[in-house]
Amino acid sequence: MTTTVERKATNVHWHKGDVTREKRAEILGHKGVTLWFTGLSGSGKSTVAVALERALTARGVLSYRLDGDNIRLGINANLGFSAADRQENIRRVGEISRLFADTGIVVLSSFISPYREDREKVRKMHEVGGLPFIEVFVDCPLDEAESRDPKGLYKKARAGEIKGFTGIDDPYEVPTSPELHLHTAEMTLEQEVALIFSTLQERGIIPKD
Ligand SMILES: Nc1ncnc2c1ncn2[C@@H]1O[C@H](COP(=O)(O)OS(=O)(=O)O)[C@@H](OP(=O)(O)O)[C@H]1O
Ligand SMILES: Nc1ncnc2c1ncn2[C@@H]1O[C@H](COP(=O)(O)OP(=O)(O)O)[C@@H](O)[C@H]1O
Repeated sequence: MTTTVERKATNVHWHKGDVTREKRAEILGHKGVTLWFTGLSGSGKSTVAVALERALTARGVLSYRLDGDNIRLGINANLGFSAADRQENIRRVGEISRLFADTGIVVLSSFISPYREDREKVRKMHEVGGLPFIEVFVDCPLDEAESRDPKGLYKKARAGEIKGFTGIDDPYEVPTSPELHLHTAEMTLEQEVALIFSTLQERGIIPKD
């Protein structure tokens, strides 16, 4: 098992068990995967993940949401929004996603994850472990996200009350080849959920109806 940071601990060795990923998938009736929702604040990452979680649950598929705000209230409470802290945030949640996906869960990870390199590292850590990883670009023009402003954060950023806000005075690097591209200013939530659902079915991750 590999990691994406230099490991400080020495004399540690991977301990292999004898229950396989395939056996866990057999118990659940579907495979594990990480769906990685990336996009600006207000683009719709959480809204899509919540609706998808509801649809998956209704069909008996075990899913779990990891959401930027929630994770930052707990395990990543010691991280802020500097480039280094965002990088560590994504590294940790990438590792958590990978572990959950390995259990067989459909993981719905919603993080701005503004840096391409950090997202690519998360993709890599899944790929080396033989786990499916689906990057979902939740794409919404900045002016539309700003007009939605569900938490009033753009208003605060424009007023200078929040410094280093993504899209205002902090970067967002758009994905170059995401598996899925949702244009949330043009698509309905139902269309977005249906597209992701059918992708999971076509890839053999969850059963067809
Ligand atoms: N400076 C700054 N920039 C961007 N976002 C900010 C900032 N300060 C607070 N928030 C709130 O934190 C949420 C983003 O957390 P993430 O963990 O997804 O960010 S990151 O991936 O590490 O960039 C983000 O949630 P979403 O709006 O759901 O994206 C905001 O609610
Ligand atoms: N097609 C759509 N898909 C997702 N969200 C949409 C869509 N159209 C409008 N919205 C609205 O945009 C806002 C997105 O907010 P949120 O999901 O919190 O974004 P994020 O998690 O990316 O910060 C919500 O108020 C949601 O109702």
